[in-house]
Amino acid sequence: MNKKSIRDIDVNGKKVFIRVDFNVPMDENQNITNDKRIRATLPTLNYLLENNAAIILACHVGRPKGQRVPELSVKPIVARLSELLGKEVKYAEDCVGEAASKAAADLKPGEVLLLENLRYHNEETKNDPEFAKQLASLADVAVDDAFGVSHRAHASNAGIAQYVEVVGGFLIEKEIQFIGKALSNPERPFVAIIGGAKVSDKIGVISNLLEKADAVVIGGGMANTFLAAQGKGIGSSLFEEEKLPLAKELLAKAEEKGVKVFLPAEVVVADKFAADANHKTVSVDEVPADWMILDNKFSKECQEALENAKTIVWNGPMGVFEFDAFAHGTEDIAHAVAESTGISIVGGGDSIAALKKTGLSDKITHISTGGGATLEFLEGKPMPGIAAIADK
Ligand SMILES: Nc1ncnc2c1ncn2[C@@H]1O[C@H](COP(=O)(O)OP(=O)(O)O)[C@@H](O)[C@H]1O
Ligand SMILES: O=C(OP(=O)(O)O)[C@H](O)COP(=O)(O)O
Repeated sequence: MNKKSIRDIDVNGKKVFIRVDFNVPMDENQNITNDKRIRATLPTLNYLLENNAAIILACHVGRPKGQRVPELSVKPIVARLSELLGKEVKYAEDCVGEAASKAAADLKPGEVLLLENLRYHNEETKNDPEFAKQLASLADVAVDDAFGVSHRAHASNAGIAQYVEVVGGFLIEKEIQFIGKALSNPERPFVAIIGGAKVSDKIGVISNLLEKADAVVIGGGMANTFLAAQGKGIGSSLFEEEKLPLAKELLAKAEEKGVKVFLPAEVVVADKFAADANHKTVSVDEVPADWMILDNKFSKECQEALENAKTIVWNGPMGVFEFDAFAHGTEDIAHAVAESTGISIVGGGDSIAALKKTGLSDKITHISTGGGATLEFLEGKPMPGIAAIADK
């Protein structure tokens, strides 16, 4: 990477602001269900501690949209990070203002501080210059190690570079190197799998995937809008009506380009969104009007396409895997990906958790901390979080 990294700067005795992606999945009691995104930053954090830096960490959890939503506090992360580092992690109840500046000023070399959720302030996602300046003022240097948000132009990973030099951490460096190498000229057949719930966020990348991939598997919440575009009834399933025309366009584009699109052959429908919902498996043409699709089953042809692929990129679970009854579609796809002999990249906070549940993580070539970020990296467009890192 032709970007400056923490190896290129002197951090001894300095206060170092680090943007990390600690947006980890949590259950309803705020227990962290997968801590891979925290563990993945340990090489950077340990290096900085060994080199006598004072570490000020900033991250987001979920999308609180400027509100102090207690369920989206970083507090559970403070405790987990402290266990992982084997030392106290201090906590500031806000990421800007007096609480943050006092905690940062008091911080000594070798100490670690985690600031409260950046997205408790709308200024973060709006990339507000004044907010970015306040974050920058907490430290002497800034590090970006948040690959999972590098497709966002937010104050903490983009705007901040106007006020302090930003260098890359070891995680972002590793992600860019691996994904860049694997996906710049992917070995074929190249199959992309896209699922999950962030439909309006991620549907746009499918257009580009159709330019690059030999086949695209569409599942999870994402599939419903496509099934509706094919004129099928989807009951009360998660669905983005305003994306219907785009889904139709994408299906037409796939046909024109000769790219195979695999949509679910059968679906598991439920009478409510709950672990104990009544459920049954039906054909995609027989979804009852007031039931919702919570899991997908794909054809044998789709499984074989995955097993024969030489490159696979996967973001987004195929169903609501958090509930055991709706985890089978994700498990089946995970098995097919694990059977393939080429390169496989699986990314995204929930996708990592889903994969871990299947016990197949060690059969995947690269588990990325970024889901949407990996997909946008594949598009080849400049990414704001990476562009903000100083050139060498
Ligand atoms: N059919 C569906 N209906 C509603 N939610 C779904 C469906 N399929 C998958 N999901 C949800 O998608 C979420 C993950 O989506 P997303 O955030 O896009 O993935 P990632 O974090 O891996 O990038 C999971 O919490 C899962 O329960
Ligand atoms: O979880 C994340 O992305 P992902 O769901 O694509 O893996 C990142 O933390 C980015 O979060 P955002 O999509 O709310 O900006």
